[in-house]
Amino acid sequence: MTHQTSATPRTIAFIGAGNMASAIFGGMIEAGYPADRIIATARSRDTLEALEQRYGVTTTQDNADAVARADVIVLGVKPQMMHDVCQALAPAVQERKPLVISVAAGITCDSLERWLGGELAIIRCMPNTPSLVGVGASGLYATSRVTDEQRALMDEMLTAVGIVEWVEEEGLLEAVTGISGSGPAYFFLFIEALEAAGIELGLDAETARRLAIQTGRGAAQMAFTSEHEPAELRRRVCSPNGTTERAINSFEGDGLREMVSRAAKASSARAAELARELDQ
Ligand SMILES: NC(=O)C1=CN([C@@H]2O[C@H](COP(=O)(O)OP(=O)(O)OC[C@H]3O[C@@H](n4cnc5c(N)ncnc54)[C@H](OP(=O)(O)O)[C@@H]3O)[C@@H](O)[C@H]2O)C=CC1
Ligand SMILES: O=C(O)[C@@H]1CCC=N1
Repeated sequence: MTHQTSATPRTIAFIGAGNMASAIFGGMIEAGYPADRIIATARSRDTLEALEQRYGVTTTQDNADAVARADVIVLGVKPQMMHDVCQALAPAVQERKPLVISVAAGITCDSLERWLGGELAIIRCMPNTPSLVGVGASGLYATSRVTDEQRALMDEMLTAVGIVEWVEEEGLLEAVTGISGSGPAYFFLFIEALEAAGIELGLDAETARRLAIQTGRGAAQMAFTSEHEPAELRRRVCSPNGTTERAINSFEGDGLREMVSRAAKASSARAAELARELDQ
C-alpha cells in the first residue's frame, strides 16, 4: 500500500473492532499499512488480546482515549449499539474533530452527526468481509464537509482491501447493502448447497466441499478477468442438449433469478428499516 496522499500515515481508531472492522484493518496491514498507526477498541479484553497477537495493533477498552489519539475514527459497532457509543464519544469527537467513518448498516449520516454533537466530516461505508483477503467491495457516501483529501485518504484505505464505489445519494447505500454488503453470505450459502448436493450424489464431504469451493472461486475469477460478460461465460459451459443446460433450465424453472432479487431487496429493505428503528 502506498501513501501518496500523506507523508505520515494517519492514526486510525477502529471503535468496535469485530468481524467487519478487523477484516478492513487486517487487509490494510496485509497491504502494508503500519500496524502501529491502528488503534482497536472492544469491550472484552479477550477480543483485544487476540487482535494484538494477530495484527500487532494497539488496543484499548477506552473509546474516548482512542479517539483522542486518532485522525480518523471508524465506527464498527452493531447498529443497535451505535447511539449509545456515539453519545458517550461526543465530547472527545468534538474536541478532536476527526474524520468519522461508519460501517454500520442503515444508520444515516444525519443520525451520526446529531449523536456525535454536529459539524463533522462523515463518510458512510458499506464494506464486506472479503476485505480480509484483499477482495472486498465497498460502497461509500460522503457528506458535504468531507474534503477531497479525506476522500482520497478513504480511497487509499479501502482500495488496499478491494474495490471502492462512491455513490452520490446516501439512500443508494441500502442497495449496496443488498448486493455486496450481505452478498458474501449468498455465495457461501450457494457453496453450502452445492456441497450438500455433492454428498447426495455420493461424493464424500471433503471432496464435495473442495470441488464446490474451487468451482465458485474459478467462476468468480473468470468473471473478473474475462472480456466476456457472465451470461456469455455461462453459455460457454452449456453444450447444446448437454448436462449444464439441464441444470440451468432447472434453476430457471424454479425461479432462481426472482429468488435472488427478493433476497437482495429484503436485505436492502432491512437496512432502511434499521435506520428508521434506530433514529432517536
Ligand atoms: N459482518 C459483515 O459482513 C458486515 C458488517 N457491517 C457492519 O459492521 C458493524 C459490525 O458488525 P460485525 O463486525 O459483524 O459485528 P461484531 O459483533 O463482530 O463486532 C462488533 C464489535 O463491537 C465491539 N463493541 C461492542 N460494544 C462496544 C463498545 N461499547 N465499545 C467498543 N466496542 C464495542 C464488540 O466488542 P466485544 O468483542 O468485546 O464484544 C465487537 O468486537 C455493524 O454495524 C454491521 O452493520 C457492514 C458490512 C458487512
Ligand atoms: O447482516 C448485517 O446486518 C451486516 C450488514 C451487511 C452485512 N452484514
